[in-house]
Amino acid sequence: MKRKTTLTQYLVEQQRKKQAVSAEVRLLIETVARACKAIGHAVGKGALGGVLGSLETENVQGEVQKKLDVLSNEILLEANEWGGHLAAMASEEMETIYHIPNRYPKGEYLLLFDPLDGSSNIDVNVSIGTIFSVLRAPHHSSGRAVDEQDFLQAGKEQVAAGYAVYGPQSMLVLTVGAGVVGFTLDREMGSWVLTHDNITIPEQTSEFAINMSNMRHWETPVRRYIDECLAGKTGPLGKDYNMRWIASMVADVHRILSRGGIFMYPRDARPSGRAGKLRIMYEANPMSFIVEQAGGAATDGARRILDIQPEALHQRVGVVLGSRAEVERVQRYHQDQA
Ligand SMILES: O=P(O)(O)OC[C@H]1O[C@](O)(COP(=O)(O)O)[C@@H](O)[C@@H]1O
Ligand SMILES: [Mg+2]
Ligand SMILES: [Mg+2]
Repeated sequence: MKRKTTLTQYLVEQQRKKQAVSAEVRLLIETVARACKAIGHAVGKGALGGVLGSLETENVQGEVQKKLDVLSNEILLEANEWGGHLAAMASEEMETIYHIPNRYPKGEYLLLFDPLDGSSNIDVNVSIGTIFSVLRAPHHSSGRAVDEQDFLQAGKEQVAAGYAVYGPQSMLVLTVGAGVVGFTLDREMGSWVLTHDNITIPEQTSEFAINMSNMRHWETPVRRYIDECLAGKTGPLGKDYNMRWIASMVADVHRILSRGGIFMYPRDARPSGRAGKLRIMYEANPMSFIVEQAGGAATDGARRILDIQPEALHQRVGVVLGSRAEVERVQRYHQDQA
């Protein structure tokens, strides 16, 4: 019988044989993965665990917080603060950065996360997830602690990124900059087992994902592309397209990593949509890193997402990612328009 490779074994191999991760990053990813296991466990309890429903609070972006948003955030903070690998953390659910308390040793990395992605799907038992990103903490010779500015690094500086999706199976998808791999949670053993050892996104697709209810607000290049998809075989793209929209970015991106496709949450003409909906530091950057490592592409229309210099921790951005040929087409339509 073939022996199973666990997340730990995979990371040890990346560290020892390929020098793709440092010991600190390996331990950091293992800690995040343990936290994702705990979040997945809470998700799985649903109404039985009293974790469904909303709180009275709003996060920094003015969104009503679900109980699971807050619980997941706490699980990630608690799991990672004492490990000694981090200088600080930042989360979609917290206004500013989280310094590692003085009672714990500090490390050289920054961890950023969307603790619970797909909040609108929590209470209806549809796949949701956790997204994370790892950056290096700049070294300050003065010895001063890191600040918010230190987090504002372009996505191409990421050391690792990943997501967990809590669906019919819990899966962890990871890149340390050497391709993309996927682990499935063995619920009996409690370990993440390597099940997808080289995830690649087909270059072409005939499946798109976009929230069509926003159509009247879209900019011309997006409208042109979707019109052409809808025109099908007899239209300019010469094939029939299918549409999917789960409304959990993790689940939509996971489908694209599994069988190709294009995912779009573009900026649009609404005052609230001008900068896009998704957040660059917690959603767009880690997902773009994963998608590029799997052979796909990611753009905001004008620029490669990983090249964008962020200016604020909670900055939003338009997102078009997935199968390379389709993403490049959408990018071309934006250039034609410029
Ligand atoms: O409800 P909409 O407008 O279709 O938005 C769906 C998008 O919003 C998100 O849920 C935003 O993430 P959060 O749930 O972490 O706020 C994405 O996962 C998803 O792609
Ligand atoms: Mg999210
Ligand atoms: Mg979230």
